[in-house]
Amino acid sequence: MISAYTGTQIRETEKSFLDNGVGAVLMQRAAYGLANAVVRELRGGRQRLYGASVTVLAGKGNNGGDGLFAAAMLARRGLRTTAVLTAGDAHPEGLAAFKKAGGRVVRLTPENMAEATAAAAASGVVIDAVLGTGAQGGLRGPAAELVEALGRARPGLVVACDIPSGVDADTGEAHAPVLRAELTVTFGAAKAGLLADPGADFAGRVQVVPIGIEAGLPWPALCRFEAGDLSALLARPERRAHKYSRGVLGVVAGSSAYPGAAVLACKGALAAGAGMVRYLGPPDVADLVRQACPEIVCSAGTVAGTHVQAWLVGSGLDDSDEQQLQRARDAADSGLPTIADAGALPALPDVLAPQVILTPHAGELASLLQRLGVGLDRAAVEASTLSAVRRAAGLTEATVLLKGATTLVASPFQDFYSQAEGTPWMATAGSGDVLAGVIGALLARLGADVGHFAERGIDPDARWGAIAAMAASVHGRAGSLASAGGPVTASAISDAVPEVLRTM
Ligand SMILES: NC(=O)C1=CN([C@@H]2O[C@H](COP(=O)(O)OP(=O)(O)OC[C@H]3O[C@@H](n4cnc5c(N)ncnc54)[C@H](OP(=O)(O)O)[C@@H]3O)[C@@H](O)[C@H]2O)[C@@H](O)CC1
Ligand SMILES: [K+]
Repeated sequence: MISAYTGTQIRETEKSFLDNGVGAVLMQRAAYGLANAVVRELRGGRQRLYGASVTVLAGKGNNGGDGLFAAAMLARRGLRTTAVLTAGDAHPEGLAAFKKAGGRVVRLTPENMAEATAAAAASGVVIDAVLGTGAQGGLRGPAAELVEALGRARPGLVVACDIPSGVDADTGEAHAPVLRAELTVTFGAAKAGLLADPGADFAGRVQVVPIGIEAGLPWPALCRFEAGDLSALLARPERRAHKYSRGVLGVVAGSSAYPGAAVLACKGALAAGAGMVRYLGPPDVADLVRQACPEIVCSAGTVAGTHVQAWLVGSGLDDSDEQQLQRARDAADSGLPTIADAGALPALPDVLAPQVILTPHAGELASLLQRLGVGLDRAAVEASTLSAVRRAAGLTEATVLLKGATTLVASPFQDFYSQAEGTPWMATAGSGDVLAGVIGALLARLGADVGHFAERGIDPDARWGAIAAMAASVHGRAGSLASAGGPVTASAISDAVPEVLRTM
């Protein structure tokens, strides 16, 4: 599992080391990890190290210190290094080491702005070490001007030191201008802002360099499941399993206008291993569901009269179909775990419960927050995804999964997950219905199994968020597998889910 922390958590952890006088040692480890990462990138791109050019943009704090020490190490390996000091001042020991290694120093002024920009744009690698976890807001003054111009000039490989300057380490909010990195080398542990959009957009690949503070880190602010976690959490059926023990999911989805959503949600649930799916809805949609998936038991019954372990409601619902909306409300009120998607979101009460998982995209989350009296529009949600999803979970008391390039999950108990295994090709109609189906299957199978999570180190209260994150990961992996770098349909994503589960 990748554990991510706020800048404050990291600084507090470092404090005891600084008090013990080992701050310089931590900085050397950070710089060494950064320099090595640059070397690996150059070698990976089959470039010669000797004579390759590197420009470090160095601010006046410790982030600049990391960058200068790393550049000094690179200079000693024969790279042509330039340091652009964006604040005039610089970390004294870092600057001394850099000069001693033979690096060239440019103190940024309005007069040499054009020259410094051109030099940075022409170099093979740019290290962004202007601001790190000690930043207050975004880049200002000459540093901002330089980064803006450099962004337009499309420099070579950009490597961010700890975090792209201008990205908030706690929230992932980006204060423009931010230089988009291909790689972020981050120290001690990942920062939460690197795993939430838009910060994740600017960070590129994230590499964590251990510096010796790890044992002192607190409970993470944000987690990301990796393949090994999924293998442990996605238990295979027991030898004497039967369809009821594998989880029965009730589905309230689809309408005459959007019958396909019901089919895709049901397909997603079957693909993710539901023991049985019971569909409730209009006869014309039920006919289509039966034709597409003969395994599914369809009826026009009520929620109370249907025996299931979890509910999936909302995909493709029509806001004029009062009978379906009432079923969705009954399911959310049943006390059973419920995934509520799309059409159900506006129909449910404002305050729900942790076992209800809401799955809005940014626009739907903005509408949800507006109904709850928070004046955020879609752009504001996209600019601050982690804060928005945290707020929604707090206000609704439900678990909220925000769909996007990075999927975020927040529970009302303040557990946060981030998954990003998907591909932009998955932004296609019906993809969310399949995700709802996968969540539904996992809820039906694992929702009641408190011991399963406790044995694997997950607090029982945190299991709703964990299930949503597991499903997002499976869905993202299935999409990437089916896409293989090209267009993909929602049906193909669903078809790839069993293969993903097999490899887990
Ligand atoms: N602590 C450790 O042991 C280790 C720390 N490590 C490294 O240190 C980094 C944190 O370093 P840091 O705390 O010095 O802060 P940093 O991010 O460099 O910037 C703050 C400086 O910039 C200034 N400033 C602030 N906002 C600004 C703005 N918007 N625009 C312009 N200037 C602004 C502010 O000055 P002020 O304005 O307060 O006078 C201050 O001087 C961390 O990310 C990691 O890379 C690693 O080496 C491991 C060991
Ligand atoms: K930085």
